[in-house]
Amino acid sequence: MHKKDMVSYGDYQRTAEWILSHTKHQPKVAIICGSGLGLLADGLQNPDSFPYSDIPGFPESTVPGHAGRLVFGELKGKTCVCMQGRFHMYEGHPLCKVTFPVRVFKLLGVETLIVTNAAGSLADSYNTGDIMIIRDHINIPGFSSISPLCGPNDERFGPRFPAMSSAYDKDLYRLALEICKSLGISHFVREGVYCMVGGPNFETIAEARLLHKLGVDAVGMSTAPEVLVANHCGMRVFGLSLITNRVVKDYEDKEAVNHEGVLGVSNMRSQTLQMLVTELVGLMDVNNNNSSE
Ligand SMILES: O=P(O)(O)O[C@H]1O[C@H](CO)[C@@H](O)[C@H]1O
Ligand SMILES: Nc1nc2[nH]cnc2c(=O)[nH]1
Repeated sequence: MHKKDMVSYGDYQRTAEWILSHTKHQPKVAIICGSGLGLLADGLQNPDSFPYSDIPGFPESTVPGHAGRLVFGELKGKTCVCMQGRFHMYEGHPLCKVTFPVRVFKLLGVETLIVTNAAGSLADSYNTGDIMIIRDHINIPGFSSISPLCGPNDERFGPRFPAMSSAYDKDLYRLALEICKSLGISHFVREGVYCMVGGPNFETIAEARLLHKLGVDAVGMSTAPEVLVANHCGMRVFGLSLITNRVVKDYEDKEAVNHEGVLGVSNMRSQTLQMLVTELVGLMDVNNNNSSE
């Protein structure tokens, strides 16, 4: 690992201190908006908003559909911070930069991370527009030590060898399923396994078939690094994938995915996701115990 690709504890602290000196909000919950899902931040009350370019240490967001703003505010009376736009490996960011905000959030006092993403479906039963609650993930870059946890370990954040068998919090998972029932949206809500690939290209047919055989339900180019870092520093995590397209698995199939189509489906469903996330934040216990206050 190159030195320029490393971030020190002091770097996280400097950014956290800058934020604390610019907003009165002290968030307990952080929400990362996937492609085209920035609307999730629009429901925040009494918002304070900062372009990433104004925040010391923050990378730039370069992907259409990722506005590049950090928004603080309240959802159902709970103080949240929302990333309107995330960072991806394929933009050229080292993973310590991709996940930089998560450790900054930890220093701000955040205990719960909600990750959302746009993803293509491998599962035959899924439809475009479905919402998948993430039960677990497969981190393909991690198989070859491309992980934000590689390099010297900082024990102030977490252990050298963190367990990942409960990467997604079961209480929040169950609570979300109940909320989906009460919102009447269960007929397009799935539960499944997300797989991160590096991107930026979408899958070849052979890759799609491989992922399908591996038991992957949805594939995307994000999320796993943020979830690893959040778990490492003791946050609980809840994740949602919006199924924006079907991954083509057949050589005869002429359909081809593109980012504009992904953003179109995200926009179509973002209000429903906003409702679900708002209810979840409203009903969750922000003190990191069980799911009701
Ligand atoms: O994972 P998010 O950021 O939601 O975006 C997904 O959509 C983009 C491709 O259209 C990729 O960035 C992929 O990861
Ligand atoms: N890798 C990958 N990422 C996506 N993001 C949204 N859809 C897709 C997809 O089909 N494949």
